[in-house]
Amino acid sequence: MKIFEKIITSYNKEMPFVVYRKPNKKSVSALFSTIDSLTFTNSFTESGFVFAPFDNTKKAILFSLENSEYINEKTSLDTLISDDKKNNLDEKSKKNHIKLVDKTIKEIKNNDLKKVVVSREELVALSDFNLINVFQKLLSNYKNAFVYIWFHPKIGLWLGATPETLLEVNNSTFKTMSLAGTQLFKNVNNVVWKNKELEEQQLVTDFIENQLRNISTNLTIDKTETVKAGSLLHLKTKVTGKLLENSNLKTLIRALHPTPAVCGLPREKAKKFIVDNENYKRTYYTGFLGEINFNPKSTDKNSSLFVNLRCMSIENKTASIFVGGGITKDSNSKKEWEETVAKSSIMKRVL
Ligand SMILES: C=C(O[C@H]1C=CC=C(C(=O)O)[C@@H]1O)C(=O)O
Repeated sequence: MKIFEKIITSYNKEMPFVVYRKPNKKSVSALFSTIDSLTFTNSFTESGFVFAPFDNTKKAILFSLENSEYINEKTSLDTLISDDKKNNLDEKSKKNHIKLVDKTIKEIKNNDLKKVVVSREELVALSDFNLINVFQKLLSNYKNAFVYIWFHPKIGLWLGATPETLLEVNNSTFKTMSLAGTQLFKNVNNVVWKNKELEEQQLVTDFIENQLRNISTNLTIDKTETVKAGSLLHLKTKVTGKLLENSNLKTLIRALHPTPAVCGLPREKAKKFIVDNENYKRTYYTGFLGEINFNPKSTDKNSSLFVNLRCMSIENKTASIFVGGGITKDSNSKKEWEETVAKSSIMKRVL
């Protein structure tokens, strides 16, 4: 494929690029930047691809369509991966994460916090890393995810396969989702969910509804369903609506990001707790990424943004995998640790 050759050339030349496949789509798209400076957007009015951090006070990086070569190609590959999960049981990480979750539960019980998503970074040493091979494995094994490689020489190399849509905007209509609650997939889709997970996900749905009420009309909340994401199952509720005339993409992004699926409730308090207590800096994990204001086939201004989950950054032959989970008063710290182990295996399997 031409795209794969161009990825290697751009990466070797240290030129920025992004290559991605939308959920359940057969074609791969890419933007190869013709400039190597860092450019940002705060207005979300340009056309291009954004890569935004968790911290919603910081600007999003923009690869503008104007300064990029856009390519779209059909894929036909099936690179299946073996199921031997190389789980290096790291006792120190386990102790630290359990301690963090216990502290979070205590804080929720003693203060007015309802939910906080806490996370950790897992380092994996890479002996023979092949970017294209890893990307092909992500593409063929996570077909209903948004799969990507994003690179900028001044920021680094990121890869992921996220199950969570932040926003799909088609002119003035939009779609979003409330995604939370996790259990292992054991060959059954029709599973029973415990109250803890149902509540944890309902908090996200209620937040989304509240945030969108004043900036949209025709707000519709679908029935909650169980969805599969790799070896995991989540609870998902689709939300659709129409933007009011004085609202735009930026209004929508500001209203939603970060949702309680990756931050917590109340939002500002949860964010402060995360920044003060997690043992590393999230940077782009739980941020968002995707196309803004373009449609290669028409003059429509479409945007599709995804939450940066099930992702990793690669630097100096080490992968940093980022994983977290929603904590409420009913959480159990050992189970939360196990949930992060299951989530990190989604990236480990392709390395
Ligand atoms: C924060 C993550 O997942 C979120 C999305 C789905 C389910 C989640 C959960 O069950 O806690 C999280 O809210 C992650 O994968 O790192």
